[in-house]
Amino acid sequence: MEEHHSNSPGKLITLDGIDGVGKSTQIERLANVIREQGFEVLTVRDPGSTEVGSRLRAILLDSDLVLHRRTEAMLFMASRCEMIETIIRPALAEGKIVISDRFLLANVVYQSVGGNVSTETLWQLGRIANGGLNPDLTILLDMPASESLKRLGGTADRMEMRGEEYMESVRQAFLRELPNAGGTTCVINAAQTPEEIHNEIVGLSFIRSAQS
Ligand SMILES: Nc1ncnc2c1ncn2[C@@H]1O[C@H](COP(=O)(O)OP(=O)(O)OP(=O)(O)O)[C@@H](O)[C@H]1O
Ligand SMILES: Cc1cn([C@H]2C[C@H](O)[C@@H](COP(=O)(O)O)O2)c(=O)[nH]c1=O
Repeated sequence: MEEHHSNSPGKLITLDGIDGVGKSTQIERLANVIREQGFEVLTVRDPGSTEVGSRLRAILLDSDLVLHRRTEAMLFMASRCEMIETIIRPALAEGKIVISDRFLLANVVYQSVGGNVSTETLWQLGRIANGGLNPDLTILLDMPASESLKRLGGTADRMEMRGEEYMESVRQAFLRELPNAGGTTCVINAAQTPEEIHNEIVGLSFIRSAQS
C-alpha cells in the first residue's frame, strides 16, 4: 500500500496524548483560531464521529466485554476507517482543515502496552485500515500520567481502569512512537496553563505557514 500524507488541498492535524492532557481543550481553541483566519475547519473524535464509530466507542470504552488485545485494536481501526472514508477524506478534498482528537498513533501505543501485539503489527494493520492516509501534523501533548489522571472526573473508561502504571507506559510509548506517525510531529509540554499550551500550538511553523 502506497504511503502518502493527505495529498488533497486540505490538511489533517491530529492531537494526541494520554488521558487528561488537555486535547479537547486545545482542539477547541485551535479550531477557533484557524477559522478566524478564514479557513473551514472540521473537528472529529477518534473513536467516534460516525454512527458505527460511536457504537464501537461504547463497546470499547464503556462495556464490560472481555476483548483480546488484537480484537480491541482492530475495532478502533474499524471505527477510524469509517471516519476516514466517510468524513475525513471528503473534507480534505474540499480543502478543509481537519483536526482529529486522536488518530492511529493512539491505537499503536494504547494497544501495544501490556498486551501481546507489537507496535510493528499495529502500525501495519492500522495503515491498511487507514487506506494509507497519514496526518500532515501530529501534536503530542505530554505530561506525567500521575498528573494528567488527577484532572479526570467521572467513571473511568476501559483504558483508565488499567491504572497509572499502564498510563505512564502509554506516555513513554507515545514519545517513542511519535516519529512513526508520518508528516510533521511535535511534542508540547502539557503541564502548563491552557493559554501557554495554546500559544505554543499556534506558534508552530506548520500552523503559521498554513495560515499564510
Ligand atoms: N492545561 C491545563 N491545566 C489544567 N487543567 C486542564 C488543562 N487543560 C485541560 N484541563 C482540564 O483537564 C480536564 C481534561 O481536559 P480535556 O478533556 O481537554 O483533556 P483530554 O486530553 O481531552 O482528556 P481525555 O483524553 O480524557 O478526553 C478538564 O477538566 C479540563 O478543564
Ligand atoms: C483512538 C484510540 C483511543 N484509545 C483510548 C484512549 C482513551 O483512553 C480512549 C478515548 O477516549 P478519549 O476521550 O479520547 O480520551 O480510548 C485507544 O485505546 N486506542 C485508540 O486507537
